[in-house]
Amino acid sequence: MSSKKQKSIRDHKDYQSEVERLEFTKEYIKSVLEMSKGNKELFVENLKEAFADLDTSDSSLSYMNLLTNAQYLELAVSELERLSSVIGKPYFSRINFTSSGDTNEEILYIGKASLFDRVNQIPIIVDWRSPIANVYYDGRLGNVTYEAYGETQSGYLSLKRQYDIENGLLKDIRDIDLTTHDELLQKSLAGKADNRLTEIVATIQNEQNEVIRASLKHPIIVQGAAGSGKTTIALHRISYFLYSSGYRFPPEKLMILAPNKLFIDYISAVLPDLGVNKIKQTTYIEFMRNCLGKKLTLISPNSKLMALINGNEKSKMIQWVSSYKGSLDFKELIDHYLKEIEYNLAPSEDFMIEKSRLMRGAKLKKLFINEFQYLPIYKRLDKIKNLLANDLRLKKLLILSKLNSKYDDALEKLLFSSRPESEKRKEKVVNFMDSKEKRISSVEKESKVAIKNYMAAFVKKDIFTLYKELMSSPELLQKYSRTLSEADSKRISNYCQRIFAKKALELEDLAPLFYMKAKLEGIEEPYKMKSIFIDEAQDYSYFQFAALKEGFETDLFTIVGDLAQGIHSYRGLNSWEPLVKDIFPNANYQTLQKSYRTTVEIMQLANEILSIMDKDLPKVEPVIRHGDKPRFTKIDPANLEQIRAILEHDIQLLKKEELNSIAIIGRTDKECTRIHKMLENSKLPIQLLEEKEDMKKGSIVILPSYLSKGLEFDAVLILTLEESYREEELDIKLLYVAMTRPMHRLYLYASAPSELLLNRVMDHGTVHIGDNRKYCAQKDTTSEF
Ligand SMILES: Nc1ncnc2c1ncn2[C@@H]1O[C@H](COP(=O)(O)OP(=O)(O)OP(=O)(O)O)[C@@H](O)[C@H]1O
Repeated sequence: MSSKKQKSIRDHKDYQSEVERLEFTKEYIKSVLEMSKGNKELFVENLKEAFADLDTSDSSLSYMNLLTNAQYLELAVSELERLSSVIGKPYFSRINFTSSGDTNEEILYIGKASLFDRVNQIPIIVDWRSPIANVYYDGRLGNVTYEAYGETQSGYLSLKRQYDIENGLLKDIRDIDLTTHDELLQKSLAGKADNRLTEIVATIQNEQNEVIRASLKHPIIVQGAAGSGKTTIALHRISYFLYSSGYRFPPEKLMILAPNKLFIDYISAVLPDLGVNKIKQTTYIEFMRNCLGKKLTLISPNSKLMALINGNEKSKMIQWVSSYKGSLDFKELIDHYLKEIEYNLAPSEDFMIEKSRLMRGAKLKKLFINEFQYLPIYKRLDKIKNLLANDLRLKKLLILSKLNSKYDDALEKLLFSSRPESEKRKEKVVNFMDSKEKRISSVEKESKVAIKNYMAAFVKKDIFTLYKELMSSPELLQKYSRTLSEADSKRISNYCQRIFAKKALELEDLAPLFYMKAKLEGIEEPYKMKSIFIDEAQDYSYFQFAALKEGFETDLFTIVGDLAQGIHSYRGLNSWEPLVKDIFPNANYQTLQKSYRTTVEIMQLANEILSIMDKDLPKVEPVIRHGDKPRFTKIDPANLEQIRAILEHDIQLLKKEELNSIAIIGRTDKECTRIHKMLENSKLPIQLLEEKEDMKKGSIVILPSYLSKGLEFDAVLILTLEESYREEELDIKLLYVAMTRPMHRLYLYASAPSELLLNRVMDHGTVHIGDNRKYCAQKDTTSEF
């Protein structure tokens, strides 16, 4: 820190008291940590004793003792972890607040974990997720309100103060008014990307705060521009959720669905910081693979995307079928199919034992269709089976006793009505006894197999078999659909048959399979999530959302995405409206138009590229942070050596500026392989990134545009060797995604500006033309436009 700044912080009127407060807080944390360590040791000892007691006696008291000590130990450990992680920076801000009707001004320090005075319970640090902390994010100085436990509280906010604390030392104090509000944000945005997302609790903006704290009892759908903080705030919302509603269910019941493994790696570092590391983090495909419980061979969605990028007749077909399979029309078709399966499985025969009817078929049918409707269809059969078993157990005795008394009565009548010595009478009695024995034995015998025999009529077909039967048959498709023409049905079934012949499925088949599993078998408990967070939601189809909602039987979804980055929009999602209208009618819908990632200059170019597309997409507003204009350098694709020299030179300069996280983005996998080959012998630490890989620290990564989605780098170099971007929606979106990845620098390389669609925006002066003469000893390829 400069001496000028040192001086200015010491000049602050409260400097001394703030330093003392910080020292007091650190000391207090240390004493609590000491106590927790002591507690931990004590509980470990107690646990050992409780275990020993269990060996000698199995009284429930020693078992309770064991459980209690295990719980205390867990609490002590989590307290230790929580406080150890914040001791270097116990809080980041402070508010002075006077509740309405009160004269006492409260001074509240806000941090990532709460801490209370053990004696008087006065807060020493208030958690950023607590209701009162909302005032810091939401309120201007003056009269403010906040919600706590369903009630609106009001008061007067007289001070908002931010701190820079590093390694336990106070580095800066800023009192927030309208003019200084942005300083901390600017400082944090000017930082460097480290291939990892970070927490932003100190600088959450008002519009973001609204998303984080939006009602947890309702779904929320957020359309947010590139870099508007969607991923970051989705993670902060999880943290808020666990703090405010965590008692409702354990973190294992919360799930983040991320687009790929790379992305999970990218977000994973921030999760412990936010105290949410125990939640399930997975990709849609991985989740489905586990939940559907079968080894699935999937046609790679990326190879499909590649086929679409390369665009030919086949790709039109792929696009059409994918979009149909993601539609709510297709869901309706599956619903009709399931209805028929349900009706075919509904019992209609009477349940009989010997000659007695135990339950009418009509009654069983009613139970199956109406009463047990809340259960998945196959589970209803299990229920019917149990019901019949119970009924049989009770009624069997009744049948037997009825039989006994019927024969006994008849025998008695016979004995009274005829002469004892008559041969005929003797014969009749013997026949009676025989018949009685036969019928009783028949009841006994039949009751052993009656249920098995009755249930044998209901075959629970495997969902994969059912699905394949449906999709391979144009007749069935036609039968259950209201919208498909005969020709369409044929096209779909031909397409599916080709895939099934390879013993494979495609991503679009997972939603209907999951949906059918939910309706027929039910989703098993370990996979039944209670709250779901979906990032890059623009890449999901309507059917995917509907299937997830019905399968989990909850609408507690946090859905964040950006239609402008919808490179998988062929699957169906082109607007949020049907999602809100037809699938999540209770949802709150919010938009975030401000972008925090990149500079004004880079965002301006990205916006212009986006507007080439004839779509009504809102312009992104960058947070005012200036940087270099994006730079275009003309290259000669025939001269790979020269291109390598240019890239090496630029990367060295970026590194000198400590812009260390650098990506080279190519249009497709193929183009990236070419780039990698070209740079193979370079001295730079190059990594050709694959979807399942982690980014190696310090390496320059080469990755295709579609894979860069969601990620962020200090600098991005977009390079075209053999593949140019065409003026089509998919290519424009891919280019837009790539252009919105850098925080600080964007360099573009191509044989001509038109290869990167820059010819369409060149006149606007948003791109700086790089001088590449210095690299061109043999050939002059200076760019001129
Ligand atoms: N309030 C904030 N304070 C500081 N940094 C912020 C804030 N909001 C967002 N950022 C930063 O902006 C960058 C972009 O955030 P994030 O990746 O969450 O955006 P996104 O909307 O998911 O982007 P994209 O759709 O392009 O993937 C991150 O570096 C994040 O830390």
